[in-house]
Amino acid sequence: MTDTEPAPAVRETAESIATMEIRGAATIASAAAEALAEQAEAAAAADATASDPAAFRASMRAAARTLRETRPTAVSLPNALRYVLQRMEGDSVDRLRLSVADASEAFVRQLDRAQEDLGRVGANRLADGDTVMTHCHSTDALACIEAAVEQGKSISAVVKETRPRQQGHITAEQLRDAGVPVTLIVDSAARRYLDEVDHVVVGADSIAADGGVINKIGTSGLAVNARERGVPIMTAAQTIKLHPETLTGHTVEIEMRDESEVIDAETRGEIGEIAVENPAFDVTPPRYMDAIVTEQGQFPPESIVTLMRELFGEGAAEPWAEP
Ligand SMILES: O=P(O)(O)OC[C@H]1O[C@H](OP(=O)(O)O)[C@H](O)[C@@H]1O
Repeated sequence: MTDTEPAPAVRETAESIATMEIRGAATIASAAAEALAEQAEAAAAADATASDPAAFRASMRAAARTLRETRPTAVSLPNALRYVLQRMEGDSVDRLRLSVADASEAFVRQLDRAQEDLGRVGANRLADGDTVMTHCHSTDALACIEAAVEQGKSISAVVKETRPRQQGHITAEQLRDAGVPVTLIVDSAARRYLDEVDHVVVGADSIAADGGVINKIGTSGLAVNARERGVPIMTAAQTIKLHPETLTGHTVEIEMRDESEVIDAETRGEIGEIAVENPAFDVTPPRYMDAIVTEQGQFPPESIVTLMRELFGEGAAEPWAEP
């Protein structure tokens, strides 16, 4: 490891996030915070950084940049890096290392607590006997359904498989394990099944200042259909999903993933010159979303900007940037 080269543990985490072995906005955030603690540990032991606080800090910024560059859409990732780096303090490497370890632990603890609190808030929107429809796999959305079940409500679920990676299967298995009767459907069957559904519950990778919800591709079409069928839809999103850069008018980058997630190599050979695109996320305009459920309560999407200003001020720092 040179003074700015990330530790192997950081490179492994970055690789796992990029390949989606580690995925889901909240899970990515805790993995990133933990990777920074591992970087601090490694930098405190490496010749180039062990006795040089400035070099130690530079190595932490470099590690954060490596993690930041893995996937562009879920803001929980830069928000996690910000949380830890902004709490890095001390004039010795040992103090710096300790402050990073403490911040990383505190961040992961807060994330877990926030999800529990959010689950209880979201569960209040669900009634005994409800059928919910889900899209993709969101631990925040699942927390709401599981909390409703824990409150003694009987809930069943229609689960969209969510092409191309079929993360709906993970949701289906987790709900089944929580005792929720599950029906798995293909994405294009969603409108047909909305007539049998009382509530749509989705997660979010980022929430924009105007209340736009950035979530797995297909969410916006589902939301429009839900509105047309008169089915309420909520997004479960811890405040770590609020995107501070959108407070100053920036848009959220939508990740374009490889076509191999959509077609296999044989099909590619057969279809020749046909272009394939694979956007991972879309934006649901606030008018199609009934509520954003956070650990700090539930909000009409248009009012989320007030909470964002309270939490972030007018914008976002980039503590990983070169000074
Ligand atoms: O934080 P939690 O609620 O677990 O997940 C939030 C969102 O993260 C996922 O993205 P991906 O699977 O990483 O592309 C899904 O879009 C999901 O709704």
